[in-house]
Formats: sequence, C-alpha cells, structure tokens
Amino acid sequence: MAGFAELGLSSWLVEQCRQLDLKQPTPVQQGCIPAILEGRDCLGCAKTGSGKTAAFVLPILQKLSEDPYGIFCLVLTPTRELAYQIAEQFRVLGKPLGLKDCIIVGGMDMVTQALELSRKPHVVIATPGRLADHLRSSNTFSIKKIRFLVMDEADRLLEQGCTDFTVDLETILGAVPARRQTLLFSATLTDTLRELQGLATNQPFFWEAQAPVRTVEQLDQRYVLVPEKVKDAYLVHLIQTFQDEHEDWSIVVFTNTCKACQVLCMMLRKFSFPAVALHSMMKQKERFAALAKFKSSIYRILIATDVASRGLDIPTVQVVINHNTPGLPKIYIHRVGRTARAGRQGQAITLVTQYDIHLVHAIEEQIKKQLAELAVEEAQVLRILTQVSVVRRECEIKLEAARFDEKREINKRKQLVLEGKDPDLEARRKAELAKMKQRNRRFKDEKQRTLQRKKAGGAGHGGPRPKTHGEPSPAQGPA
Ligand SMILES: Nc1ncnc2c1ncn2[C@@H]1O[C@H](COP(=O)(O)OP(=O)(O)OP(=O)(O)O)[C@@H](O)[C@H]1O
Repeated sequence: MAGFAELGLSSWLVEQCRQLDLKQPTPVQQGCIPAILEGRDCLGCAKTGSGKTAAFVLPILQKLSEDPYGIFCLVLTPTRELAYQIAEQFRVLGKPLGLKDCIIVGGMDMVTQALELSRKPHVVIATPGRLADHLRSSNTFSIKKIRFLVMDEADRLLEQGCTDFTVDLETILGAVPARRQTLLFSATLTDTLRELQGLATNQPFFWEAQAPVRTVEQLDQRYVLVPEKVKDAYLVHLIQTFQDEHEDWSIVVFTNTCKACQVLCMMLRKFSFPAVALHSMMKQKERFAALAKFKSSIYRILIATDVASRGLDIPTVQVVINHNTPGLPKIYIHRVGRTARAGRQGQAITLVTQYDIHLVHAIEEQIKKQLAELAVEEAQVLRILTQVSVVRRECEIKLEAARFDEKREINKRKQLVLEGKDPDLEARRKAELAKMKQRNRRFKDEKQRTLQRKKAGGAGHGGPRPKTHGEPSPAQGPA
C-alpha cells in the first residue's frame, strides 16, 4: 500500500502526518491526493469517518507551500462547529508553514472577522451565510484570486433544506475566479451529483468508495420498535444500561427539533445523567462551550439536532441514539457516522414508532443493510414509565415558562431584520414553501408505500418486523 510520500506529498507533510499518527493514507486519501496535486477538480465520496478532511487539506497545504499567498483557499461548510474543526486540521498539519487561517461563521463578531479577512489569511473556512454577508457589505478583502474552492459536505450546501444556502452560494460563486481548483467532498454526494459536476469542470476526478454497504462495517446498527408516547422511557433505560455496563462512554442523542432537544436534555439531567444540549437556538458561545465539554468528557451525553449530524469528529462517541427516525436516509447516514470513526467500533440505535416503519425501509434500501432489532427488557422500561412521563411533563412546563417558543420567534425575526428581510413576508413565503414540501412528501410517501406493497406482494421485505398495532406490548401500558 502506498504511503503518504508515494502519493506525491513533500517530506515535511509526511512528517506532519507521522507526528499525528496518521501512518497510512486511507483509501479516499490515496485516491484523491494525487489527482488534486495534478491540478484536477475532485469529487470525493467516501464513508463517514474515512479521512476526507485530510484528503483535501494535505494537497492544498503542499500547493500553498509552493506558492504562498492570501487568500489562497476558501473552504465552505454547512455548520459553524465543522468550520472550527476543519480549521484545526489546517492549523495542525500546516504548522511548519506558519499557516494563517481565518474562520468566518455566523454568531461571531463581524467587525473582528472583517479585520481578519483584510489581513489576507492563507485559508478562509466559512459558512456560506456569513461569508456572503461580508462579500455584500465590505470591499476590504477579495476572494478573486483563490486557487482552491473546497465545499465540504457539498451535497448539504447545495440542497434546499431548512437552511437554504442557494442565494449565499450564488454571491460567493460570483466572487471567486473561474480559473480555480474545486474540491467537493461528502459521504453522500451521489444525490446531488449532477449539480456538483456543474461546479467541478476542470478535468474532474470522481472518487467513490466501492463498498456493498454505505455505512461503516464496524457500526452495529439496531432499531427498537416503541410506541411514540413511551420513547423517553426507552431512552432513559438505554442510557442507564449503557452507563451501567461501560466505564468510559459517550453518547450522542439526535432529536428533530430544538425544543425536543432542550426538553430531553433537561429531562436527562433530572435523572442525573451528564447531558448537554446542542442546537441552533443556543447562542454561539454556548454551542461551542457545550461541544467542548462533551469532547473533553465532562458531559458524556450530547443531545443534538441535525446541526451536529455532519462532519463532527469526536473519537470517544461509542453510541448514537436516534430519538426520532430520520426522515431522509442520508440524514441517518451522517448521524450514525458520528460513531465508529477511523476504524473504531460503534453502535447506532434508532427508536422507531409504528408511524416510522416506512422510513426505516427507505434507510435500509439506501444503506443496503438491514437494521437488527435490539432486545430491550421491557419490564424495566415499564418500571420507570410513569416517572419519566412526569419528569418530562415538568420539564416541558418549565420550558414553556421560560417562553422558549416566544424567544425562538423573536430571535428569528431579529435575524431576518439583520439580513434586510421583512419577517412577515418571509413567514408567508415559508408557509407556502412548507405546504409545497408537505405535498411533495405526501406524494413521495404514497409512492414509497405503493412500491413497498408491490414488493411485499413479491418476495417480502426483511426489514424491521413490527408488531402489528393490535399486538400487545408491555410498553403500551399506562403512558
Ligand atoms: N490516514 C489516516 N490514518 C488514521 N486516521 C486518520 C487518517 N486520516 C484521517 N484520520 C482520522 O480519521 C478521523 C475522521 O476523519 P475525518 O473527520 O476527516 O472524516 P470524514 O471522512 O470527513 O467524515 P465525515 O463524513 O463524518 O465528515 C479523524 O479523527 C482523523 O484524524
């Protein structure tokens, strides 16, 4: 197997890799580094935790060392936390160069950022919204001469999810030179491949890991079929069991909304679990602090929304629990990819209600693997059921008293005003969009169900074998 030197990297970079204990390049690094060094655009699609970041950081640093200037490289990424993580890799690997980097993300002081940008850092790592704001409001810096444009989690940057980057990306793409190298990476590139190919036209090199399953082999993937109302009791039980059985442990629990995230965190703390929340309604400083405490194992449970589902590299995470079944297979792939990274073992447990079974089937179809059922001692869940329900209700009341929803609305309006938008107009536009999305989703679900019915008429599906609605389950007790 080729080492880092054989890929064409200079000895100082090989030495940096050695110091960081990166002994052998991973397959995505072996595939992409030579192509990037040759000057080609690159689309790299490899499983979560497979070393995609170093696959672009190393060749960029090599090219930077040959012709150092600022701003040499722009990296775009969908979340603020991820921007800091990528910057750290640049900093550590680029230490001998005296690399100057600059992180441009929302929630931080704009004036300080503008000053840093004007000092011509070698590498700028940014979330699209804030960088576009700077481009629109300032002429003290330019990205007209960058050599490299990297889009990490490229499919997320291009898709129109709840945070839509389209307009900001247009601003940014209008400000970068046409003659550049474009590098696009993600564990789930294929869905947006056509759009991505439009961005990378300079002898594009496409690298995709060939594997029968789209998730990591070392990942044990399970599901627990639970009635909606008793999910929390199962969650408490799962965490308690894990805590009892392991000395050194860290768990990430994913939820679908900021409010659910906050309530769950409060509830777990009431049960004396060391939990901390991470969601987009928190102030940026609180977000960083929460993540830092989780990374250093001061808190062993991170309750997060999908703001943490992509890219975050925390080696100590042994378990990912999906408190809700992700609506899209690719969200599942990224969430469970927070564990079992860089060859380590990990476990993913998805709580599935009777309404989510079609989602599990869609996930299984995409990842090309069936989830196994996790055996849970239901008698033990039953024992804590009432207590968990009461505590959860208490937490909800407390959160309502703290006017969580109201604060969220005020924050949103403030943000829109800052962006120069009319909050009421935006609300109407969003409602329209939501309606359209709902119609599309219903149509898709219906299509999925028809397909499943057709399939079931044939060979029959081997996914989660749900108990039928009428079948007794101890957990359907006095919730
Ligand atoms: N050649 C290597 N040998 C050993 N470990 C490596 C190597 N390259 C990277 N790593 C480590 O693997 C871990 C995962 O890398 P990275 O965060 O780049 O994954 P990724 O492919 O970007 O994952 P995701 O899709 O979740 O963003 C990091 O801790 C990194 O230091």
